Amino acid sequence: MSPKKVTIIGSGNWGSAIARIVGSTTKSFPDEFDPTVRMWVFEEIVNGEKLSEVINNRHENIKYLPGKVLPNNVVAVTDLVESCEGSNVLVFVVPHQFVKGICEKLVGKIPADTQAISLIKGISFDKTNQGVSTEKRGGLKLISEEIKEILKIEVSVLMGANLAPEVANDNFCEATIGCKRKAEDGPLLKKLFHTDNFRINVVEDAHTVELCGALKNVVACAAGFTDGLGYGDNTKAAVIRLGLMETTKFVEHYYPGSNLQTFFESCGIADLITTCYGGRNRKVCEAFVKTGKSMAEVEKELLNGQSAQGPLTAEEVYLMMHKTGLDAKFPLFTAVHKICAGEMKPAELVDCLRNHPEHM
Ligand SMILES: NC(=O)C1=CN([C@@H]2O[C@H](COP(=O)(O)OP(=O)(O)OC[C@H]3O[C@@H](n4cnc5c(N)ncnc54)[C@H](O)[C@@H]3O)[C@@H](O)[C@H]2O)C=CC1
Ligand SMILES: O=C(CO)COP(=O)(O)O
Repeated sequence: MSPKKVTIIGSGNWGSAIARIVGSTTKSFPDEFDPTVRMWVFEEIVNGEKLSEVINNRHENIKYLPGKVLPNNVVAVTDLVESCEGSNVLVFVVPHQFVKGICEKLVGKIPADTQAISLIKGISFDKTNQGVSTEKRGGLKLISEEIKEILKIEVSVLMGANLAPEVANDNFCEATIGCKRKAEDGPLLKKLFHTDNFRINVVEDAHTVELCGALKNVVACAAGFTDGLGYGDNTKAAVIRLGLMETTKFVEHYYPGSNLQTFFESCGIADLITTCYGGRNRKVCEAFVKTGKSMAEVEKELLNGQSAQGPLTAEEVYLMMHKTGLDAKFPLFTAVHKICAGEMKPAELVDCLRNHPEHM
């Protein structure tokens, strides 16, 4: 079998950090992988230069991962279709609001045997709510399902406690790959990501892995709010625990049959911890409370073009829960949306936690 060609679709903070890993593993396994990794770059001008040219000439993403060298076998390509042409493995890693538009541009261009893996933490809310599967779920669609539906290819997921700057520093961490066809797709995907400092477990319970990744961003917003209100670590621990309980209940309701063990993988409790202490969602939500500025303003001021996915995910989760009449069962998720939307004061969050069904 000829070596597989890999394309990374996305070049933000996480996309660039993962490019360091994928650039290295593809070079290490020449029998399995073509060493040239194409990375689709959403072109922009940074300090008067095209970002793609800076990446190709200086091997650094000066906007989204400054100060870190990208392997020279990672090649920035600005034409999306060209970046995927002939690729056997597609790594999706863009903020989730851009997935649909990206996939639609690729329709008819991706062979059915292409393997895809999504590193995207978010969900898709289908407002039309058509189709048996989304109707049952009040419009909920996983990002992997959205990609699969549009491109007709199998999609695995990779989620974990992986703050991109720390991964880019090569600090030790773990991640979980969720693969419905574990025996078929798992070994190659593990080879693509597993390194001494980025340890991969592959599990079959892919829906749970993906939902853990999406929902922890909502919990991180709650942690940011309590930080902004000046509460300490005990409150944050309660937020993490109640967030985990809501996550397990959410998964059980919308995707029944999950394996409890999956919540103990890196994608579960570990990602909740790291994001609630060190993530961007936590940071912008803390600033939202402390400054009284809008979420869009604090995101712009603090993240330099990066994106906090929690507020958007909270809205999508809320709309869907509301439609299926379940919002009262998920007071933390509901409160995060209402606070982000300006419908509830941040200080009221603790009342929601105090009256949580877990305490009844
Ligand atoms: N940054 C992190 O620490 C981690 C992020 N993730 C997840 O990975 C996904 C991607 O996150 P990041 O790489 O951090 O992205 P990011 O937050 O750095 O977002 C910026 C990226 O969005 C792109 N972009 C802006 N406008 C666009 C448009 N109209 N169309 C397409 N792309 C556009 C920019 O070019 C840039 O590549 C998210 O779902 C995030 O939750 C997962 C693990 C860690
Ligand atoms: O997913 C992440 C860590 O695993 C990153 O979280 P933030 O998007 O909140 O920075």
